[in-house]
Amino acid sequence: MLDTTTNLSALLKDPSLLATRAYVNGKWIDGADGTFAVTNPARGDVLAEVANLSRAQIATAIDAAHDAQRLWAARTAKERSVLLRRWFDLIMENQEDLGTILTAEQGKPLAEAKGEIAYGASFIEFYAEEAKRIYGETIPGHQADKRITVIKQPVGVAASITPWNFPTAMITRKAGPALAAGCSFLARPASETPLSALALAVLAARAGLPAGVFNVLPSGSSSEVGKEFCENEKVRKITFTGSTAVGRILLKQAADTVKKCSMELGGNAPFIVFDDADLDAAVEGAIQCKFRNNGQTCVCANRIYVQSGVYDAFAEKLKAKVAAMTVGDGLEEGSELGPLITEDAVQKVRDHIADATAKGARVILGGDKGGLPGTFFPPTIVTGATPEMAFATEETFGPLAPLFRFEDTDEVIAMANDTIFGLASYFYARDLSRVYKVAEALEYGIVGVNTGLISTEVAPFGGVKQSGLGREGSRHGIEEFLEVKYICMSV
Ligand SMILES: NC(=O)C1=CN([C@@H]2O[C@H](COP(=O)(O)OP(=O)(O)OC[C@H]3O[C@@H](n4cnc5c(N)ncnc54)[C@H](OP(=O)(O)O)[C@@H]3O)[C@@H](O)[C@H]2O)C=CC1
Ligand SMILES: O=C(O)CCCC(=O)O
Repeated sequence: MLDTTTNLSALLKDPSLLATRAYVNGKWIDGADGTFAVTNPARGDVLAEVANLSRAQIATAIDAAHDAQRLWAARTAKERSVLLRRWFDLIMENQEDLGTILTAEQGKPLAEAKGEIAYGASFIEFYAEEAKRIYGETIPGHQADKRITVIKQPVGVAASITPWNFPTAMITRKAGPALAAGCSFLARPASETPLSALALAVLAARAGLPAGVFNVLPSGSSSEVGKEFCENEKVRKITFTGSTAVGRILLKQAADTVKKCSMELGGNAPFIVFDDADLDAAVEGAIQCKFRNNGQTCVCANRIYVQSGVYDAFAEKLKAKVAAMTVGDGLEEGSELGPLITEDAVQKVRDHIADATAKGARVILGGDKGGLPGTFFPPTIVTGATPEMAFATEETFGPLAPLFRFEDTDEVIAMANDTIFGLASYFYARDLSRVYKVAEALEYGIVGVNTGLISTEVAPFGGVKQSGLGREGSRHGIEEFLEVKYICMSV
């Protein structure tokens, strides 16, 4: 770790954004299970001690959210919209401070953290607008006296569990549509990154969101919270982002109370470069896609497939650009790649490199810590990657770019689809007929064509196969928080 400590509140223009108690039913409360420490992954120092809620406190919060939901749903869409818009404005007004809090607890460089704040806020803005467009239908009756109407109503209490890699955006992407739909919302942030979530709660309170409508429940024991969310009958919706392993646990647990579930789970994104691609654009796209958040996103390229004719040129160009990237403390000017979140995350990158080199891959950049402290790890590129290597089937979730060689389209489509995952995929090509065919053949919820960045609030984000259930963002995202009711009337 770096030999520095972080006086986080001194770095903030508005230190009151640094909240450490839980936000439940409009009140800031202490945890019955004491506190847990939140650290800066770049420096290793403790940033704050945060309230550790007990399972009983989670149950009490669910009761409050249940009561608040009925009143919230009874408001007009426009009233909900106005409050969400106010929350959005406050988030953007405090972008700098929120970015600083995010970098301190998560590690990503400040510019990237501020980008996440804007991205996260965009979901609140989008769904503030969408709240007013929850339209129903009328259907021609099946008998002469029948009139059929379809209305949409909020599911009820929605509970979220979110990861540390996007501490703000993964909450707002769920809370925005939930609140717009008329659900109340319980956020259980990752134990590594609760401060960004609590800062959102400070601003939700300032925006005037009623007590119990938006709650933030930090807890050191995610499995206990998960059980309470899943087993409590008052929770009607579970929305999760994280690993496929945990998603499976939550789906099983939620089965007994038959809850509506949406799951944004692991990915294993292929990034394909065909020989007719604009190679410089492909290199740019690969860097944006692979090294965003230092490789720690579920849509980061995990396997880079390059056609034989351009393989060596692509590897050289990529190496030259990546070698120039600066690894450093996200709070320091100029850092492009921060630390990894934990020692375990570093170990996984090392394991994947060791496995690959033992099976014949060659490291052309990085490969070991090279004197970097703590959980910093240099961006690494390996050539000669093959399907037998661990990263072919498992998400590395770190700054390792393996380059696979391929000869023809059918071969690369087969390799790209040979995974249990199906979240994001990318390819670079210019031939129009190839572009259509490959986009259709990739078994993924998201396909980036000649771009390495696909995330936006206006598009439906989500995966197929074991990458998840449901979509977030766009008009589709709000449907996850709505039930359809059909009213049959005899006239
Ligand atoms: N799709 C995505 O965006 C993400 C994918 N991943 C993948 O998962 C791997 C492991 O990362 P990790 O952070 O451990 O991901 P996890 O899936 O373990 O964690 C995600 C969230 O789930 C919580 N959680 C963990 N176990 C349970 C449980 N039994 N019941 C309820 N909630 C639970 C975590 O809490 P707590 O913080 O307390 O552990 C965290 O809030 C990564 O290397 C990556 O491959 C990880 C994060 C995001
Ligand atoms: O890794 C994740 O789950 C977060 C997705 C980031 C994005 O929305 O682009």
